[in-house]
Formats: sequence, structure tokens, C-alpha cells
Amino acid sequence: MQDNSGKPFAFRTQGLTKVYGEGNAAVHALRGVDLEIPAGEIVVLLGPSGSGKSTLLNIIGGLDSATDGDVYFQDLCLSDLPDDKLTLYRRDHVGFVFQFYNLMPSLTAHENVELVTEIADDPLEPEEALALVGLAERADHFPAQLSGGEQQRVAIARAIAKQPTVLFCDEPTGALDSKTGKVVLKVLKDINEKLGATVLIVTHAANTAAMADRVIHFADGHIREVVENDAKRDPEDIEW
Ligand SMILES: Nc1ncnc2c1ncn2[C@@H]1O[C@H](COP(=O)(O)OP(=O)(O)OP(=O)(O)O)[C@@H](O)[C@H]1O
Repeated sequence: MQDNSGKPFAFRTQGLTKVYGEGNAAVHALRGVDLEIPAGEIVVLLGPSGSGKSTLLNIIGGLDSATDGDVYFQDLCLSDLPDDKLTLYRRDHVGFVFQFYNLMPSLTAHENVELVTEIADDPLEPEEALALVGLAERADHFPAQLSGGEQQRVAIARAIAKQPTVLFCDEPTGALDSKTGKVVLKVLKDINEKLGATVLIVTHAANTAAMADRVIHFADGHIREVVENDAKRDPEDIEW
């Protein structure tokens, strides 16, 4: 599927709706989201707490299912997939980065990345993935021996080692100071350029929008505005 300029889509959603719970306790997290994300872009998703950003990320990342509506990854309709096929979609195409790294404390950086490379089809070598995030020298260190920013870079190395088509990042700089946050954002930009992965970043840090190709403003379960960024900036030059 392509947009008007012939660019293929990574994702497209139509009327995507998510309701948690039932009756009086029902929470309408997504209220009919129509979205198109061209392949290869860096997309930043902004919006107030509780507006549905993580819910959207989880559904297009195949971690959760919608109550109604459709979501396509390329030409594949995820809404129709049984659980085993959804697992394959995640395994083959999706990398996740979360706010709190989720590294295994008893494994070295190299071993944390290896957990993924052992089960992927065409993975990078762990050394290569760690080099891409600038941590080749720290491969034998355990998470407790690394700073927060370094741990997040190991988590990114782990997420990209399978050479994912899409990289989903939920508050990737949320636990970091601004200087370290910029280093992490620079790594995400490099991954987008070097591996061609579509990168989708959910964040409260509105200034992150400056590095995006496209900024999606979310409010109360729907898209308020989509802005294409013609003046994309390097993460180093973002003001905090
Ligand atoms: N498992 C769940 N059960 C019930 N309600 C949920 C569940 N997960 C999320 N919600 C509700 O859905 C709405 C959207 O939540 P979501 O986490 O997607 O928002 P968000 O924009 O990512 O928020 P934040 O920026 O605080 O992470 C919120 O009202 C939240 O309380």
C-alpha cells in the first residue's frame, strides 16, 4: 500500500477503537483512529497522559488487540491474525524499547543482546548491534555496571539486533537526563538511517518532535493533528 507520492506505508489504521472494561467501568482509550505512517520515517507521538498513545503503540506492535477497526502492517491486516501469527509478526518485524530498559541483570550486555539473536532469522552479531549504539567496549559489563543511558543503549541494541522493520519506543528517554537523552535519540536516528527501520517514538518530551519526519498529536483517544516536519533537526541540536 502506498501514499499519493508512491511511498509505501509501514502502517495504516482505520477506525481503530479500544475499550477497556465494560459498562460503567468502560474506558475508551482509542476512539476511531485513522492513521498512515510511511515506511522509513521517524514518527513522534505526543499527547497528554492517558490520551491513548501506549494503547495505540501496543496494538500496532502486536502486543494487544483492538476492540474495533483495522490495523495494517504493510499489506498484512493484523486485526485478523490469530495469536500465533501475531507472535510471528512481532518476532520477525518488531523491536521494542521501553522507558525502564528491562535488561536481565544477571547477563552481560553481550548476553542480553544474544537472547534475541539466538532466535531471530537474520540477526546482526551482538558485537555489531552493540557497536551501532556505541557500546562495543562495554559488551562484557553487567547492567549494574552501566549508566542509565548506557543501559538504554543496550536495550536498543537488543531491539535492533533482529534487524526489525519497525522500532517502537515508549518513553525511551523518560528516565534519562537531557544530555543522556540526546545520546539515546541520536542512536535512534542512526538506526533509522543505517538499518532503514521505521521508528515510532511515544514521548512526553515535546522537544523530541524536532527530530521527527512526522509528528502525531494525540488527545482523548484520537488524533488531533498530524504535522510533517520540514525542518528536521539533529538530536544534538534539540533544545531542552
Ligand atoms: N489495561 C487497562 N485496563 C483499563 N484501562 C486501561 C488499561 N490500559 C490503559 N488504560 C486506560 O486507557 C487510557 C489510555 O491509556 P494509555 O496508557 O494508552 O495512555 P497514554 O497516552 O500512553 O498515557 P501515558 O502518557 O500516561 O503513558 C487511560 O485512561 C488508561 O487509564
